[in-house]
This record gives sequence, C-alpha cells and structure tokens, in this order.
Amino acid sequence: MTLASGALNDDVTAAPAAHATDLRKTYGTGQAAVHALAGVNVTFERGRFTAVMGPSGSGKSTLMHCMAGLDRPTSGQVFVGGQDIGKLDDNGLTKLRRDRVGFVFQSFNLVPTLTAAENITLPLSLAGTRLDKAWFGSLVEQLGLGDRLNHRPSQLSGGQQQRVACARALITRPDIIFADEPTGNLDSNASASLLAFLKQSVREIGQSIVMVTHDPRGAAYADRVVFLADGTVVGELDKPTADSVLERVRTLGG
Ligand SMILES: Nc1ncnc2c1ncn2[C@@H]1O[C@H](COP(=O)(O)OP(=O)(O)OP(=O)(O)O)[C@@H](O)[C@H]1O
Repeated sequence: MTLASGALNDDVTAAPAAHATDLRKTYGTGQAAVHALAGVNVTFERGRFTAVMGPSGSGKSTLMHCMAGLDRPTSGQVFVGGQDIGKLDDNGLTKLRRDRVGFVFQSFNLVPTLTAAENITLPLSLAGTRLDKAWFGSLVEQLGLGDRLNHRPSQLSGGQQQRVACARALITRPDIIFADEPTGNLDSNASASLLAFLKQSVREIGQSIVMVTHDPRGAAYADRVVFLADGTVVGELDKPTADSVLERVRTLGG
C-alpha cells in the first residue's frame, strides 16, 4: 500500500505552497534589538521538499514560525496557498494553522494524556471534521504505528513519537508542512526512516514540506536547500547531495 490512496485536495489556484516577501522580524528595541529576519524573500513550490540550513541564530526557526502563522512578523508578507496570512485575525490564523498548515517540532509536542491515535486525529477533533479512515489507515501503516495506536507518548520511543507527530501533521492534508529539526532528537536509524517517509509523502501525494536541518545528510533527502545567514537568504542548492551541501556550508562559512 502506498500513500497515493490519500492524494491531496486539488487547489485550483496556481499559487506556490507558501511564499514570503521582505519578511522581517525584530526582537527587542533600540540597542537590544535583534533582527532575526532581515528581509527574507523565499518561495516554496507545491509538491517539493525544501531543506532550510544556516548557522545557529541565522533565523531558521523564526522563519518557520512566521510562515506557519505561529508568530507574527514585524513587517513583510507571508502567503500560504495564495492567502496573505497577515490579513487574518487571530481566529483566522487559528483556522489556518489547524486546517492548512502542519508543523513538526524537534520536541514532538504530543499531548501526553492522549493515545497515539487520539494525537493523530486531534486536528480533526478540534475542527469537528470527520475522519477519513482510509487516509488514517494508510498513514498508520506507512509509519509502522499499527500496534502502537493505544499507547500514550510516554510509552513510545522518540522515533515513534515523531512518526505520530508526522501523521498528525499529514492527517488534514495541509497545503504545507513546516518541520523544525524533526530529527534533532532521534538516533540515525530513526532519523533515516522519518526522512524517507517525508520524502515519500512528497513523491507519492505531492505534499509540500519545508524542513530545518543542521545535517547535510538530512538535507540530501530534499529537492532543494535554502541557506540562511543573519536573517537573509544567502544561497540555494538544487538536487542536493550530502557532499554538495557540505561544500556549500563550508563556502558560506556555516
Ligand atoms: N523570543 C525571542 N526573543 C529575543 N530574541 C529571540 C527570540 N527568538 C529568537 N531570538 C533571536 O533571534 C535570532 C534568530 O533565532 P532563531 O531561533 O530563529 O535562529 P535559528 O537559526 O533557528 O537558530 P538555531 O539553529 O540555534 O536553532 C537569534 O539571535 C535569537 O537569539
């Protein structure tokens, strides 16, 4: 069984999965001001897997949070599937995060009192949307979670918890998934299987994914790498390999 049985909803607009124009985020004021994002212009095409890399403090997490509607930028625009998310009020942003964006955190962020199955379907429960059982079954099978569905997060390994988080991100068939160092707390085997699954979801159902990583081998699963430094985009690489990523990181001084 492949993921293809749960193909994404068609969106009639030809807009990219997400894009940002002159995105700025400043923390603090005056002498203490930190320009975490200093004018980012970036486009994430539909059905592509993009890795975001850059030195510590270059603004990667801030970019993910602003683009996913988890944080508001100081200025500039973010579009998700053609929708200018700066025009949404708090209610609208909540709906956007629930229905159109998936987020995978380094620290899993599962609800400890809910089972794996309940965590996966949480976005649907919150939205009052019916569960597509075939899609749920396909995700569970592909992620190897079939015999773990009644376990709580504390009864799961890190790799299993992150696979639950991925299923939760995919269950709504979002326009785009943002993943902030999703393999940061996983060993190399668990990392490889998670990255292979993310890549499979891009290939088979046209999922759009943006993933922050520090690992050139992780970035090599992506179709494209975007490099950040000091809050701006300083380079890009298409069809990356671990070696080409490493070489570019060295050139950029990361
Ligand atoms: N809430 C905050 N208040 C003040 N400064 C912040 C806040 N969040 C982030 N920053 C600063 O903004 C800059 C960018 O941070 P960000 O977390 O986006 O970087 P990053 O590239 O994700 O780093 P890392 O790879 O270490 O996770 C850093 O200088 C950071 O200290």
